[in-house]
Amino acid sequence: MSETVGIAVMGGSGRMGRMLIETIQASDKAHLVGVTARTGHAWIGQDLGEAMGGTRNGVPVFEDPLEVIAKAQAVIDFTSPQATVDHALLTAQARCVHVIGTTGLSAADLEKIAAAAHHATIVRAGNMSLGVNLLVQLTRQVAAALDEDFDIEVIEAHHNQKVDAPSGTALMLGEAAAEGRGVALDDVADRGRDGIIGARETGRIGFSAIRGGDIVGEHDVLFAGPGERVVLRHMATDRRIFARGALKAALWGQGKGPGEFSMASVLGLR
Ligand SMILES: NC(=O)C1=CN([C@@H]2O[C@H](COP(=O)(O)OP(=O)(O)OC[C@H]3O[C@@H](n4cnc5c(N)ncnc54)[C@H](OP(=O)(O)O)[C@@H]3O)[C@@H](O)[C@H]2O)C=CC1
Ligand SMILES: O=C(O)C1=N[C@H](C(=O)O)C[C@H](O)C1
Repeated sequence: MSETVGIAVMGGSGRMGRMLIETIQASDKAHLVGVTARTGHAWIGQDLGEAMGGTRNGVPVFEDPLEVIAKAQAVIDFTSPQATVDHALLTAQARCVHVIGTTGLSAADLEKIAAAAHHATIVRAGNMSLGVNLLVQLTRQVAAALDEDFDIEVIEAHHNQKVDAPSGTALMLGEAAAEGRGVALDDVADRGRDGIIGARETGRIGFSAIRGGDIVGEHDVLFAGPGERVVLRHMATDRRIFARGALKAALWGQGKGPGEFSMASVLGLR
């Protein structure tokens, strides 16, 4: 046990929190030092095993993130933008690895995370799966190969509890397409269409978001050209793919210096 990496999961009761707990507990390379829950949550102060309806496992549930970060070699964080920024200040103080899966981060949030990365090893990605990170590379390549005769649209679908749009993955794909085209995404993104908006402008990158049921996460990058279409697609059917990627990132980050890294680095795709 002592040779495995001690990991804290922030927001342990969430959809991803639960997946991460399961994935870490099944790993022979990591162990769980504790999880956090939001102030007032029923799990706080309980043994995690019992809180989850099973037998005692000796893993504590903390209200104060600092308490668990102080015990951890890596922190895995799929929570909310505000919580993630707060956690980044603490992981910077603790100089530990901080794996960030949270999406919906604003430009100001990203600046604060970049500042924290002067002290902590941060791995951040809007999608931690191998498949999506491969799709990002393919999107960049296809966008570079096709000219503006091909309209680029990113279409994503998620469950009805998702709070942010476009998804973090859609934005990663949009960034990759813009990079392939040699433009800045902020200059060409169309993030919502409604009403009499006129014909599509050449060179734009459009985003559409579907929300419904229990869809785990589906992403298409459509290149619609004259007489033909190319579609790059990823379909997630199990949240474990994100948890496995996050654990991989937490292990990869051990012994690395401070800095902000992507999953492409973790997966050796760059
Ligand atoms: N990068 C990737 O590969 C993936 C990213 N995501 C992203 O991860 C995030 C979480 O998704 P998901 O698990 O579905 O969402 P959930 O809402 O199910 O989980 C979020 C958890 O974080 C908790 N939380 C929020 N704020 C705090 C806080 N201040 N302190 C402690 N806990 C807190 C919530 O508690 P409470 O319920 O009490 O509010 C909840 O338990 C989203 O941004 C999502 O887009 C999701 C999947 C994959
Ligand atoms: O909220 C989710 O569920 C997911 N969020 C990430 C995103 O915003 O892209 C990744 C995945 O698609 C699931």
